[in-house]
Order: sequence, then structure tokens, then C-alpha cells
Amino acid sequence: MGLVLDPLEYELTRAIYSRIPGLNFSGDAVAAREAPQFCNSPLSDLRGLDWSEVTIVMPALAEKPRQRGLIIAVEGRSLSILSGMGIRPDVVVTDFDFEPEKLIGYDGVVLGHAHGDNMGIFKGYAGRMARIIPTVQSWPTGCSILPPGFTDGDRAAYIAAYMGARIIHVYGFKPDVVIKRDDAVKRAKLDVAKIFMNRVARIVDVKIY
Ligand SMILES: Nc1ncnc2c1ncn2[C@@H]1O[C@H](COP(=O)(O)OP(=O)(O)OP(=O)(O)O)[C@@H](O)[C@H]1O
Ligand SMILES: Nc1nc2c(c(=O)[nH]1)N=C(CO)CN2
Repeated sequence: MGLVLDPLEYELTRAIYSRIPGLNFSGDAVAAREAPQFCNSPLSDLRGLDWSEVTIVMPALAEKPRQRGLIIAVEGRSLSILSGMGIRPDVVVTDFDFEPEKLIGYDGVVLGHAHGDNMGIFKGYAGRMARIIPTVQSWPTGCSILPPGFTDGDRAAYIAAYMGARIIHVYGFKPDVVIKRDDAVKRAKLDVAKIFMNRVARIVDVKIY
């Protein structure tokens, strides 16, 4: 039995994101069954961190963030940008599709997301992580975590909120800036991310810079 952070909020977010056309949501359950075999870090590694204040860095980062509290990098891309600034994040939230190779050798906790459209890349990288706890978007088994949310960025914010953050500082969340690709699905994903960041802001103080 995995960890479900807030089942009703999960159902609400899923009702919204599963309307995005063209994605393999029926594969999410298969992904959730396979993901726990890659777990090599206990949940206590996550719970043992001080979550009271959290800084989340997303890939559209434009300037050096102020480091306040626990640092979460979104995707290998943000880990790489932060490393270049001399900042080591405590946690990386990723679905392994933006510079995943940068995660090899990283010694913090990777919250690696398995879903219906990424099992090839997930299996390719998850086994190479020093410390990984899988996240999934169907009912979890084993060590996996089922958080609400959808994109890596809003999922990171939800996880921080449920781990006990009082305040979350967010850098590089710029849904109107094109950073990796620009198509209808990507725009729909970022629209959903905006809705979910606003949902998190209902339960925790969220500052977006
Ligand atoms: N302008 C932006 N473009 C893309 N992602 C952004 C942007 N601003 C913030 N983000 C956040 O950073 C994350 C970057 O990850 P990435 O670009 O790999 O997208 P993704 O959600 O994994 O979708 P996909 O892999 O389909 O492009 C997003 O999930 C989103 O939460
Ligand atoms: N099935 C499926 N799930 C996802 C996908 C995706 O492309 N397909 N993308 C995500 C973040 O971008 C998160 N979850």
C-alpha cells in the first residue's frame, strides 16, 4: 500500500487533467503497478526533511533564487541550472523528460513520476537514481506516493503543501514563456498547472516570483 496524500484532491485534479486529449491515461494504472520496483529510498528520507519553508525552482528560471528553506528542483533541467549557480537542491521532482541525464550522480531524493506515456524513459532512468521514491497518478502500491496535481511543477507544490510547508516560494513558473516546446498539449498542460498552483495557494501561502 503506497501513500495517498489527499484522495479527494487527487480525484478532483484527475477529473480536470484527464480531459486533456491525446494522452494515455489508461496506461497510468500499469505505470503505478510497475513503479515501486525502482524504489530505493525510504519515505523517512522525505519525512525527515524540514518542510516548514520551501523554495521550488522550475525550468523557466530567469535569475538566481533566494534560498529559503528546503530547495526543490523541478526536472533535471532545474537541477542543472541550480548547480551552475552553486545551489544543491534537497529534492528533485521529475518525469525524466527534461535533461534527465543531469540526475545521474545526484545524491538528493528524486521523486520520479511514472505515468502512461513515460514508462520507457522512466525505466531507463529510475534504476540509475541514487535515491528515488516513485510518484504515480493511479492508486499506489509498495513505496509509491500518489499526490494530487499533474505537471512536475504543480505536483512539487502539492507535495510540499502536504509535507507541511507553511510557505512556498516559487521561481521559474512562467506558463506564458515557451521553454521546451509549444503545442496544444503543452499549452493545455500549463493551463492545468495554473489551476493547480491556485488550488495549492488555497491551503498554503504561495509566493510566485
Ligand atoms: N514556461 C514553462 N514551460 C514549461 N514548463 C513550465 C513552464 N513554467 C513552469 N513550468 C513547469 O516546469 C515543468 C517543466 O517540465 P517540462 O517542460 O518537462 O514539462 P512536462 O510537464 O514534463 O510536460 P512535457 O514533458 O509534456 O513537455 C512543467 O511541468 C511545469 O510545471
Ligand atoms: N498519461 C500521462 N500522464 C502525464 C503526462 C502525460 O503526458 N501522459 N504528463 C505529465 C506532465 O507533463 C504528467 N502526467
